[in-house]
Amino acid sequence: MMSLLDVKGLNVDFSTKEGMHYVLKNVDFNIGKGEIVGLIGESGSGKSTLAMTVLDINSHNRHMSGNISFMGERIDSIKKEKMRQVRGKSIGFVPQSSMNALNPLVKIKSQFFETIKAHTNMSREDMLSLTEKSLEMVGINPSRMNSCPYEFSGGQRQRIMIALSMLLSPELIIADEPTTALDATVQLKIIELLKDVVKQKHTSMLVISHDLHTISRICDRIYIMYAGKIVETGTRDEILNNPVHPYTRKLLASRLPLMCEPVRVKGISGTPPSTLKKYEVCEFMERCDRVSEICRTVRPPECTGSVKVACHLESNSECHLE
Ligand SMILES: Nc1ncnc2c1ncn2[C@@H]1O[C@H](COP(=O)(O)OP(=O)(O)OP(=O)(O)O)[C@@H](O)[C@H]1O
Ligand code: NI
Repeated sequence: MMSLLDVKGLNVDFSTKEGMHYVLKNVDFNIGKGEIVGLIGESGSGKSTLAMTVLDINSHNRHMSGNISFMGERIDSIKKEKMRQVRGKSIGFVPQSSMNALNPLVKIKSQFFETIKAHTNMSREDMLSLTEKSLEMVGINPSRMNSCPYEFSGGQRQRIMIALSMLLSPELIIADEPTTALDATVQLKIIELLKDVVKQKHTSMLVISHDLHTISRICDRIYIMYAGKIVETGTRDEILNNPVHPYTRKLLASRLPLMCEPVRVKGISGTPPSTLKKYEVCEFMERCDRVSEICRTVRPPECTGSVKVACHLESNSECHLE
């Protein structure tokens, strides 16, 4: 399958007064044409940083190395102006807490027109019909385009953001935590909607979440991130039915599927490692229930190329459960 987005050996550090934060570590990541890919990990693991580095935002104190290619072209070193064209036109972004990203006091229509004008020379009539069509696609009555965001519910605002990100038919949509802060039934509706619009428009999508159970419903492939590293990758079925990395296993066990009655859920004990420290061995070791001698001395394999699990368990088949 042709790669639409291809990230290779990406390292991202941020310099701050406290010192250097090591946030992304040798990340290899790709999205094929038409694919829906999930990026899952707990808070602070670096998911939004990966998205924002691809889009070249949040860059003021960032140091990066590695390659980022989009449609066969390097985009990690292009000019700011060209990158602005890629953003919004070729890559649609639904930022984290995006239901609050719309200006609450500006009419929906004006905000949509502004995006269209930034990238095209469309006539007023065409802008109007495109805005209508986009709102219809996400189940918002186009007659409401003269309303302001504050007149909509959180779930409706999320739908409007999705319509806005898809407005110019980008090749790729990046949706960062699109369902967080919504209640369970609305969450399901929003992710089903994302899947429908993406498939309908033959777009690819990167969907970011800390919630493996909810997001995996729509993913073709999944990357699991822990402390800035991809620790496991595979098709949805591989990850859900045959996870290998102890972190993936814990993620799967830590929450019940949405449709179940609320039951007390088991979190993953311990805290994530500090970003201020460079790790010589496995970042997950302190929280892992399957540590062996080798973990204390040898860094696990990196999830690049053909390696799908960054854990010594993978190379030592005797360790596999069952
Ligand atoms: N500009 C910056 N300067 C310093 N540190 C930063 C900067 N941007 C991000 N970080 C740090 O990078 C780490 C990863 O943050 P990021 O937002 O990517 O995590 P996340 O996985 O998206 O978490 P969440 O699920 O909470 O959104 C955090 O420790 C954060 O404080
Ligand atoms: Ni985030």
